[in-house]
Amino acid sequence: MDMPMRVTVTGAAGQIAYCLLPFLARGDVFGTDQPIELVLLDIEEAQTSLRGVVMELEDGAYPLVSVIHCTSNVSEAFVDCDVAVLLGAFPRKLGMERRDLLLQNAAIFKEQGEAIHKYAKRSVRVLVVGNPANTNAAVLAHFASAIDKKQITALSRLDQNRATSFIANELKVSPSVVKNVFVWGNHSNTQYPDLFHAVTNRGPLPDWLRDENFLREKFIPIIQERGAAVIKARKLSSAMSAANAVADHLRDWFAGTQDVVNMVVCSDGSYGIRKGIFFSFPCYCYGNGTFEIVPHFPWDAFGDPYIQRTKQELYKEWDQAFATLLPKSSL
Ligand SMILES: NC(=O)c1ccc[n+]([C@@H]2O[C@H](COP(=O)([O-])OP(=O)(O)OC[C@H]3O[C@@H](n4cnc5c(N)ncnc54)[C@H](O)[C@@H]3O)[C@@H](O)[C@H]2O)c1
Repeated sequence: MDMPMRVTVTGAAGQIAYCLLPFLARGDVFGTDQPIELVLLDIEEAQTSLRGVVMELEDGAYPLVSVIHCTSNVSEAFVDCDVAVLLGAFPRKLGMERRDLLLQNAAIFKEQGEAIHKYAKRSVRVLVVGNPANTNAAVLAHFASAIDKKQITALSRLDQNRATSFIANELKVSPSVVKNVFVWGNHSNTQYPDLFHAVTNRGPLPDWLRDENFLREKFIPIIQERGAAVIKARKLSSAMSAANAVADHLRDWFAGTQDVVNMVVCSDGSYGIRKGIFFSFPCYCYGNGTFEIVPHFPWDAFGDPYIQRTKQELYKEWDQAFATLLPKSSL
């Protein structure tokens, strides 16, 4: 058995955590030889509910879980942290503007970034899930300046899984044979699901799946609005599929994968995206929490307006978030 890995999960009393914790505890993410110490952070008002989650984890009698620690203290949560899975975020309330949501969450991710900077291991790997995930990750990366930005990612795998599964259903094949379906940009309804490089084990996609009307009228809006469709049907947001995507993201990032996967990562200028912006790119994962943006999947002319739109939305979010967080002189 390896040394225990200290995994901090925030928003641990929430619905994604409830679906995710069994994946972590069973070894489905970090491997069945990897013991873990779970540190569960949630706000003070959620501590009673969190205690119930801990009881259920205990009742699971998971051999790999060596310690479970609950807290509402942000500094305590990140002490010696190896992996941080940041699900906790301020929820969007009825009538709330996206900008207000952005600013509420920017303050949360600033505080968590500072705590990670001070208390986590320098080798920590961070996955941001709480929305608006891309900009929360950018804020966190700024305030966790001791941590290499390549160690901080956000989740777009749910969008990639949705798009891949949609195509597999259309073709009546297993999602495992559909490759190179990408979702670019922001985890919002401006994201650009892109089939230009998609293939199956039988070769390129048939023409009817590449037809511009089909893409414009059906495929793209269905994927962009999938989260809202789940909320409409379930009266709750995606949790099972989100937890599954978090597990996929972490497992691939740590174990490596042959496939190209979507991750929201800090732009190094690739594809003309401004440096520092957290953008969903196609990535190769090499294992042990390393990845590289794959440079050779340019979008076509059809995709360009979609990319411009999602890119501009992220630039605006960045400006709004940092205008309130940073002194004017440093902007
Ligand atoms: N990136 C993605 O693909 C994706 C997909 C689905 C959901 N999400 C987002 O993930 C987040 C979690 O979703 P959920 O369904 O579990 O929500 P939820 O409301 O069920 O749980 C959120 C939890 O976070 C806690 N929380 C709030 N503020 C906190 C803080 N400052 N510190 C620690 N914990 C805090 C809440 O008390 C709650 O227990 C939401 O922001 C949601 O929009 C992202």
